[in-house]
Amino acid sequence: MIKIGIVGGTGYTGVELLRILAVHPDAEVKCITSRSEAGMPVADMYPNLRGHFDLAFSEPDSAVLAQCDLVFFATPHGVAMRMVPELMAAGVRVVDLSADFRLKDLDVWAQWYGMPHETPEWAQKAVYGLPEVARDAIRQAQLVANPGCYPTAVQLGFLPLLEQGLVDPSRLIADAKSGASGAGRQGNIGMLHGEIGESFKAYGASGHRHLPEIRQGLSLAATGPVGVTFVPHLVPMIRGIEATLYAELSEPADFDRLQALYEERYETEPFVDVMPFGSHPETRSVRGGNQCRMALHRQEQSNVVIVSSVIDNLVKGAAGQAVQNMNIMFGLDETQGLKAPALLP
Ligand SMILES: NC(=O)C1=CN([C@@H]2O[C@H](COP(=O)(O)OP(=O)(O)OC[C@H]3O[C@@H](n4cnc5c(N)ncnc54)[C@H](OP(=O)(O)O)[C@@H]3O)[C@@H](O)[C@H]2O)C=CC1
Ligand SMILES: CC(=O)N[C@@H](CCC(=O)OP(=O)(O)O)C(=O)O
Repeated sequence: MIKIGIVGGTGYTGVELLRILAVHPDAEVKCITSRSEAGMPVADMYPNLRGHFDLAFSEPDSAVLAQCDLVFFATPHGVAMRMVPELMAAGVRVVDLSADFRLKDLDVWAQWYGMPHETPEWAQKAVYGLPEVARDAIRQAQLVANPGCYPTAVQLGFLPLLEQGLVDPSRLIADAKSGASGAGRQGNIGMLHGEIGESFKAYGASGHRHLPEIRQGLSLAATGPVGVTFVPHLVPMIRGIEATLYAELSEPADFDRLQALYEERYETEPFVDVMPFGSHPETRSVRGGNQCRMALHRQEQSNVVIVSSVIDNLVKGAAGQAVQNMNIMFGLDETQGLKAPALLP
């Protein structure tokens, strides 16, 4: 059994980790932290977990976490970077769900996250944990930076086109929409039902912290600089991200070939589903599941490839991908604990 610690257990990604790990045959949660709820039994706070965990939240304590085999950080930005060095020294493996170790350019990181990076050496050593790109490196990694939710949906949708150099990399567009759980569980007037229900808006249109992360991943795929316009939107639902992606073909291409390219690229990927050409993947088809579903489209007389990509932001966009990374790191079946299909309706 892999001994698991979770730092930040009262947030949405923390409870999603617990939901997935509750039925994972090879993992046992030993420690789950919350400063505000220390002492409270997990099942009192989250009744869906009654009968699954006989565990109470505790204050974060590095000495206790150091006894685990793997620690997940489900904390706001800036927490993991301060606690990770001690865990690394103790030989613990870490999957960080925050953005602390996702970017390699730490000036860019500081600009977007509003503080200097405190452990630059670990930011360089961390492996960016998108399994569809970095499976071999993840296997060996002591520290995995779990990708952001929007970056997961956007990168998976664009990758085959960029890897094959089929599109103009300077004119990519990602028009993405997220449910409200993407903003976490902290009290925030702007996220009240009365504020976001019956309404729909773009935000961060002049720049969002996921833009440099998306750019970093796509430029590796394209082996050169990319230009991306990324606009996130908040939609009045709880879970789910839909990203509609646009890329201009460099030369005319046969769309049957493009469909075949996507199917081949993801043929062996357990969590990427390329749907038939012209399908419209729905967020509810991935709700609670670790899949990314996508479909290609073309409009008449156009040389633009349109890709619609959907994930559950809390699963493939966070906790599910984190457990997928754990499975890879520990040499387990990658789908362990993640086999359940999505909830529909
Ligand atoms: N929500 C989503 O869809 C996604 C979120 N993420 C990222 O995952 C991380 C967690 O997100 P989410 O679950 O939504 O966040 P929440 O705001 O819902 O929860 C944050 C958790 O961290 C704990 N925490 C806060 N500050 C500290 C601290 N200084 N030290 C230790 N623990 C702390 C909180 O508990 P307490 O204050 O009681 O200690 C709480 O349990 C974030 O970095 C987020 O950006 C990534 C992908 C998707
Ligand atoms: C709807 C909403 O507010 N979404 C969040 C992104 C989700 C998230 O937590 O971002 P990470 O994956 O980088 O941690 C936002 O726009 O900041």
